[in-house]
Amino acid sequence: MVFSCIPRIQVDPTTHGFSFFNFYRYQNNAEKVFISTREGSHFGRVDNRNHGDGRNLLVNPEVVKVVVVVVVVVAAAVVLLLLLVVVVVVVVVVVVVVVVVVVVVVVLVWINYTKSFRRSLESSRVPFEAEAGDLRGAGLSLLRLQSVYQLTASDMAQGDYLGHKGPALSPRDTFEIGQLAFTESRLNYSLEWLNVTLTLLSQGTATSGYPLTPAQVKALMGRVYLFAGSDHLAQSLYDEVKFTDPTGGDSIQLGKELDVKPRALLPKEDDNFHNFSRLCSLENILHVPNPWHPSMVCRYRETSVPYYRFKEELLSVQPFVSVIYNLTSDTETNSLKEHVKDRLVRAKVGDKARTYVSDTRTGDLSWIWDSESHIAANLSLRIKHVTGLETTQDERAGPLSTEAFQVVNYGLGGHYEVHLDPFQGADIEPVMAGSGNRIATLLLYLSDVTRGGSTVFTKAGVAVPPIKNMALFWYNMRPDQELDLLTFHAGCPVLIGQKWIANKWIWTSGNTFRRRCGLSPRASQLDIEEDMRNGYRQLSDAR
Ligand SMILES: O=C(O)CCC(=O)C(=O)O
Ligand SMILES: [Fe+2]
Repeated sequence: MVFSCIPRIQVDPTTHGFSFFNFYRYQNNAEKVFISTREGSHFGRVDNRNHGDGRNLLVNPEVVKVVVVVVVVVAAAVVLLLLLVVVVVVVVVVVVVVVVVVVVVVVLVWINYTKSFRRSLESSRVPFEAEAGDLRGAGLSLLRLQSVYQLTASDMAQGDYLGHKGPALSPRDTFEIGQLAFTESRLNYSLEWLNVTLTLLSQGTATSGYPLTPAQVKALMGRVYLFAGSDHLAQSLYDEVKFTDPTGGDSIQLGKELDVKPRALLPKEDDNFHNFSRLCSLENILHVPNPWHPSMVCRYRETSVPYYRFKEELLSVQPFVSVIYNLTSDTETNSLKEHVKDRLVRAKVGDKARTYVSDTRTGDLSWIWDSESHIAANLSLRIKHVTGLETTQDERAGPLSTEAFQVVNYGLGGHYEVHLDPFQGADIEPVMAGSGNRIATLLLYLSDVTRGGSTVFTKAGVAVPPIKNMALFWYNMRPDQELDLLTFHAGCPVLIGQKWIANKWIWTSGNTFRRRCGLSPRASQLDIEEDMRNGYRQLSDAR
């Protein structure tokens, strides 16, 4: 029997059984490893004869191979399993992230959609100058539109505004407008609206849950006739309603007033209003004859920057009023509107001591200082170049030369009654203290207006329908620095659409030497410009 060397592994008696780990442990520990072989023996068989010092195992290499293979397979399976787990975890994480991202995107898109939907609703709705519930304001707007643009109550009730479609009115609406016109002493309008109400009732038009009878309408008509001095008409209406509805509506009041005979009310409108209404109804810019410089009606307005010039159209010489085309771009005007759209507040009138909401000015406004918008700052600079007037707003450099841009939005019926821009008395705001007064106005149109909304100069006879990006420029002070009373102007009510403007008021401060006073006390702005040109010529001739 020949023994050849085959590995024999002594297994530690304390170890129970054979394991892959023991195998390697003992192989690496020289003292504890027997190397022996047995001819003919099969690898892996236990040699019982060598059990003297413990349980010696004869390890068959095949077994080792199998064990190694098994171990490798198991290890590989474990690794694969781990990999699988990792892959599953990664997939789950990716799916969760994708789902979250999709949900967030959907939510953001939805929020944006609802916001832009709301915005588009807001821009498409025809906003009354009055807030919801302020029926008086809405009614006054309609009466203003009716009188300025000579509309009939019956057309308006059908929603017909000079051919443009508006909302149709119910008998309740027309009755309330009739009532309002009565309280505003607009007796003719009141009768017109009450007659329309009777017609609508006779046609069976719904009163939208508001019980309104012809007798109630007639009782109010009786009162209107009485105040208009038509006692006999008032009496005959009373005779009619005291049988049909003796206690309804204004019946009792009419009965009392017929006994007292109140003094007739005088119509409210004056000549000034007719001029205003006529100018507001003009569709085109009214050119005022310019006897001094006919060739200068249309000219290029040179700026203080060479080759930088704008098309200017002169509308009046005394007072000096002109329009400058394309002073701004759509991007700039849209940005000004966007800047203020969430902070507009109802415009007020008044003085330093008290400002209040008034029917003389109906619109929403906000201010933009140059420091808060580079577009505003650029525009101020452009206005300086174009007008030749200082427009700085640096408080450290002394009193300000301009106010912030005053951005105004007018809705349906929104208007500004006839007024002058400069402050009178001691009304000047502290922020402009020491700046003098508003010597010039540059009014920038930030939108077109479908119908109405012109700026009119009632004394100068100038009407300017809004054109987006056009600027209207005028001097409020004569060259001798006196307030120019020919600059009385107004914003006509908006009939269809919306109107956006930005006012830029230029003050005396910084402009004392920029706005020259001319050679004669009554010099016009054009005279001054000519004097300056001649002066420069003489100066350059002399050189
Ligand atoms: O809206 C207009 O056209 C005129 C506005 C105006 O005169 C003003 O805001 O002072
Ligand atoms: Fe004004």
